[in-house]
Amino acid sequence: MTQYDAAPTPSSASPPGSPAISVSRLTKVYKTTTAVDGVSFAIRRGSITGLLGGNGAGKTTTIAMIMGLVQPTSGEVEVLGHRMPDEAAAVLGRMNFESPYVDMPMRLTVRQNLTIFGRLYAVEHLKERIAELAAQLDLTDFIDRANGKLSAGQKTRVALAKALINDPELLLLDEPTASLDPDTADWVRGHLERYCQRRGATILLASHNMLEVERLCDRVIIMKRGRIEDDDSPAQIMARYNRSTLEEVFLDVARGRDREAAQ
Ligand SMILES: Nc1ncnc2c1ncn2[C@@H]1O[C@H](COP(=O)(O)OP(=O)(O)OP(=O)(O)O)[C@@H](O)[C@H]1O
Repeated sequence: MTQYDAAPTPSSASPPGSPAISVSRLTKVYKTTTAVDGVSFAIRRGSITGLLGGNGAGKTTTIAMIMGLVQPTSGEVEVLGHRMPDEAAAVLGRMNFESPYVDMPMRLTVRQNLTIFGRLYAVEHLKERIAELAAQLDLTDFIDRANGKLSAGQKTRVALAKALINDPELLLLDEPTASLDPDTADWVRGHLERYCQRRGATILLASHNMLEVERLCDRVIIMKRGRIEDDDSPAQIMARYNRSTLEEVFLDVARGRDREAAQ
């Protein structure tokens, strides 16, 4: 059995039944900008949740605080039952992150990059794990090419391999299929879905792709100006707005903002 196929290991270090992520009255103020404004939610383990909102709504800042990379101005974050950032050491090895906008070292090859990240996470049988991910994510043709010489879509697949290298229980994704062609994007979504089912993993996903969110997510949190505008299943949200697609809901929320701004 491969590491990828392994059954989820019980999280003995986490209180039983604790959510994968819990944020309470989370706030981040940058000088004059309130990026996140008193946000509270809890994410059930094994679920896929979409974080939606227009540009500047506060999605990336929220994810950065959940990862312990940005210190909240106030409020609390718990990840896998541990307070962030104080107890980050207990959970960082069990989570991972992907954003196509965060580059890996350009001069190193894909294999060298994955080896470095694998070592950081103390992944066992690392060579085999990299070979396995290369086969699953179709990286073999360019695994020994420098990261800087890859296409945007190839880089995104490498970033996904990096995010899965430690077989994470919790995956935070910031627009995971940006710059992928529709066929590859669809394939990546399928891969994430299968990964979650097999691993019992939890995903929190910031996305501007409403079809992606409809397909993957059992819950959607819509942010606007740093606050939660709505939080429910895609079906319930579409019913509430009397819309048949999340795209239409998204536009309603954005236009509501325009109407308010005009008042
Ligand atoms: N380091 C920073 N310093 C100052 N302001 C910041 C910083 N990071 C984010 N902001 C501001 O905080 C607000 C929220 O930004 P954030 O990146 O969290 O939004 P987002 O929802 O991820 O947007 P997008 O969809 O455009 O990626 C924006 O007004 C942004 O300009």
